[in-house]
Amino acid sequence: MPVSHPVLVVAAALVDDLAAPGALLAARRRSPVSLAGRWEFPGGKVEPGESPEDAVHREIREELGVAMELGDELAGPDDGAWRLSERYEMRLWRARVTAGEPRPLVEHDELRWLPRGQWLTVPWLDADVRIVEALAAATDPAGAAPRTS
Ligand SMILES: Nc1nc2c([nH]c(=O)n2[C@H]2C[C@H](O)[C@@H](COP(=O)(O)OP(=O)(O)OP(=O)(O)O)O2)c(=O)[nH]1
Repeated sequence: MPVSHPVLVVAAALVDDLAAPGALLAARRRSPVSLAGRWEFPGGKVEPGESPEDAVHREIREELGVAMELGDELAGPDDGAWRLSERYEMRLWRARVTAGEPRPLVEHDELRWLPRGQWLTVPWLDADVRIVEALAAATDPAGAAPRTS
């Protein structure tokens, strides 16, 4: 059997300020049961015929009800992407809300703006931990500071 290419997931690292990120938006999944209660970057799968950039705008509009502008991509080690599992890989862009207030409309039951220095204080999906660490390190080493308690 040929090895199938992983499914591409696109997501946004929404920050309050693209030039000097302080707060990062984390979203808590409500489903499936295996992932419920864990935190992630809002986003989802690219649909056939859709560009990754169009897909991330669509997913954020559907999931959070806001418009956004994309900043730089946080390139991962797997041909520029982040391998999440055997099945999925993800591309992630820094982004900023340009219209609306994010609300957990579909996939999530809670949203939280994590202040800089506290980006790792929620239980992210396993595959996301190294990505949050890389985002924090690329943004400002203070963002990766561990819990002090
Ligand atoms: N959106 C998103 N998915 C992630 C992240 N980290 C991670 O492992 N995943 C996994 C969880 C899912 O198994 C997989 C696909 O994401 P998804 O379920 O959000 O995609 P989707 O909204 O298009 O899903 P669906 O409703 O079509 O089923 O990627 C992340 O930070 N954001």
